Amino acid sequence: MTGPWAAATTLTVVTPAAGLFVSFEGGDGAGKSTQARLLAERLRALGREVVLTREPGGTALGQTLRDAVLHGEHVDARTEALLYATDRAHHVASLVRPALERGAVVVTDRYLDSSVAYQGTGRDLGADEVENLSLWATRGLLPALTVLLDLDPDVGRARLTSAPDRLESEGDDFHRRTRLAFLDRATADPDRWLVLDATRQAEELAAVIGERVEALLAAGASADVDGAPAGDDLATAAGATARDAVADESAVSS
Ligand SMILES: Nc1ncnc2c1ncn2[C@@H]1O[C@H](COP(=O)(O)OP(=O)(O)O)[C@@H](O)[C@H]1O
Ligand SMILES: Cc1cn([C@H]2C[C@H](O)[C@@H](COP(=O)(O)OP(=O)(O)O)O2)c(=O)[nH]c1=O
Repeated sequence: MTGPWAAATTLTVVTPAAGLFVSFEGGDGAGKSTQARLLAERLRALGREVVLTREPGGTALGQTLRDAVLHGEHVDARTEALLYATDRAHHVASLVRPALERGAVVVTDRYLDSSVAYQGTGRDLGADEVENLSLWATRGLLPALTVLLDLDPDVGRARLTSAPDRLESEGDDFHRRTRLAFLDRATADPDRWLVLDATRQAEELAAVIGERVEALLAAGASADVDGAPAGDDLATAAGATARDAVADESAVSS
């Protein structure tokens, strides 16, 4: 990459040694908040400190930014990307990183990959540029595990009960492209991602996720500063298959 963000690619991606950072990603209504909550409950029952949080809006300043970006006046795509990045920078500096440093498990409902999918691909700002913006904002903090709850956007929309926000109001094409962007990122980095079919029962999904996280904790994955935890062949295959299936669906429906 060239240009002003080129320097960001030299950042070292570091998970602080003590804790474990887990993010949930996927479209609206995919079940992220449900699974994040169930995971937190499971780990707390095991005696772990868990910080359950979300983006945008995991801090007081973040709540103000959330209201602005989701319900405020119209903003252009770059302003939108910067608002999410600002929320993320403050979230990581003030809440996520301190919690990881004291050994907590941090479970976040959305993180950097949402920006790459929604602003980078959905808004056409460029995946690399948007990723590097967030890596700069967070000093290179990536989750040890990102759970992608993959769902047809129409099914997700039908699950929602509240009025759509500014992003949810975008059209079918926008949401189809963000879904594919998540799947592409998961396929490109299978060690970090666990791709799950979000039409499965919530309890069933929670069991798979819980087992994976407990395995990471048992293996001390969070202390692996230089490399990602061991891969999951089944999940990798599921991710690739899901992406192919979605591509086929798009081909059929377009
Ligand atoms: N696996 C699932 N199957 C069917 N419905 C689900 C499932 N998980 C969550 N839901 C329901 O779908 C709605 C959206 O779930 P939520 O966890 O808020 O999604 P998100 O945080 O991804 O927007 C809620 O009404 C929730 O009860
Ligand atoms: C974190 C993040 C969220 N978003 C969008 C996705 C969602 O439509 C919206 C609000 O996220 P969220 O509260 O997760 O909505 P929901 O629970 O309905 O899934 O913000 C971005 O566009 N970029 C980002 O970086």
